Amino acid sequence: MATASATTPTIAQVRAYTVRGKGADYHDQSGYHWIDDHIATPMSIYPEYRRSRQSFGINVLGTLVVEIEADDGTVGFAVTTAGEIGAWIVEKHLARFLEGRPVTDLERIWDQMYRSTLYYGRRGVVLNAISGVDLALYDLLGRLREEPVYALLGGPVRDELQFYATGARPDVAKELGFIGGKMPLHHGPAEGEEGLRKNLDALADMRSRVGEGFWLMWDCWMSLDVDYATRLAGRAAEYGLRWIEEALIPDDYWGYAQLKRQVPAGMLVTTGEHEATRWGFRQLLETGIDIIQPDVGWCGGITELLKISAMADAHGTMVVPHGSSVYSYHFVVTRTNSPFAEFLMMHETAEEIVPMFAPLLLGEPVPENGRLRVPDTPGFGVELNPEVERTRPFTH
Ligand SMILES: C[C@H](O)[C@H](O)CC(=O)C(=O)O
Ligand SMILES: [Mg+2]
Repeated sequence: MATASATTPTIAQVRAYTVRGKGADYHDQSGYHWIDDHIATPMSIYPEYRRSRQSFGINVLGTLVVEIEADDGTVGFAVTTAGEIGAWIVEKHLARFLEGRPVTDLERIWDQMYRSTLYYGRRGVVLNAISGVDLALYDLLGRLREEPVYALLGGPVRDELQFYATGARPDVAKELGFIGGKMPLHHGPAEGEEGLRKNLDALADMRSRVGEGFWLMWDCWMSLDVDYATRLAGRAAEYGLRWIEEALIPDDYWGYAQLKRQVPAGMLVTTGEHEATRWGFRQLLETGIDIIQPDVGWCGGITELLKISAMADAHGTMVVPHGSSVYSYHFVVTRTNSPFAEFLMMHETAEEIVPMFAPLLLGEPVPENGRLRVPDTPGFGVELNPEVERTRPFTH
């Protein structure tokens, strides 16, 4: 039974597509790319998987595109990382909770998607799929109301966003106007003292290029243990490391609490891109870390991120979402505890600015001089590029 007024459009159909290469699966790059150049990971304990993350399958999922069509023909869409498995979940399981419902039923739809998948979901690809549906629903609602998503979230608290850049070249990021540069860590504990020295040498070299004051951070992509992370952070303080990100595997909440106690004063401990839902982030917030970094395309979408963010605010913790382009920007601009945003440099050598999800979206905005005024185009303000081939592997 519908809960909204008779004039509220209802959802006519939910469709899920997949796309291969680049797009929302930004690790799915071909040829040389800094993002696949000997980056430390949980798999680095196995020498044969050290050189390339694609070698262990970081790009197996691919992009999921969720389209939601209202009964007046308006279509909203969103993209995330989930590929065919996500498309199956959307078509065969989640669509039933949307079709026939008012487009305004965001909370009920989210709750039903989450509760109905608990027996095989809770995190990971199921939450990616739920996020994709939630974001597509926000896009649809914005298009129907002819408002940008940030207006649906209560409106902006600042005129423009400020960005730090993630990539191999913080020195170039500085020239491009970013407030900081986050570099991948290349060597994990299995590469011993020599690897530790190489990590520190890379940081020292980058500090000498960018000078004092410019933020430098390390993205450790779940590759370390508490002992190594503590030693690395202790020695990195000399080079002014601003934060150490995702040092440990996401399930090691106790390790994060210990690391937070052990890093040098003033160095921030951050993580959260592979965490999901208010319950996951509640555990993370209790560790006392400084910044949580949910990915809105993976943590449960905007509906869940609003809850996570309110909880973080009450803990005095900043929320600086992981990547996710427009899906993050419309959120960050509305929150006082999200003071800046991440821009992932998807250019192969991180020397030029290209849209994060290129070539999948048309109208995807990018920072200029490290700043961006979020466009006021309805929904998330982007369109699917018709030249990118997509497939609908399942129907319902
Ligand atoms: C660079 C990191 O290893 C990863 O590819 C992206 C990431 O974790 C981040 O942007 O944060
Ligand atoms: Mg990261």
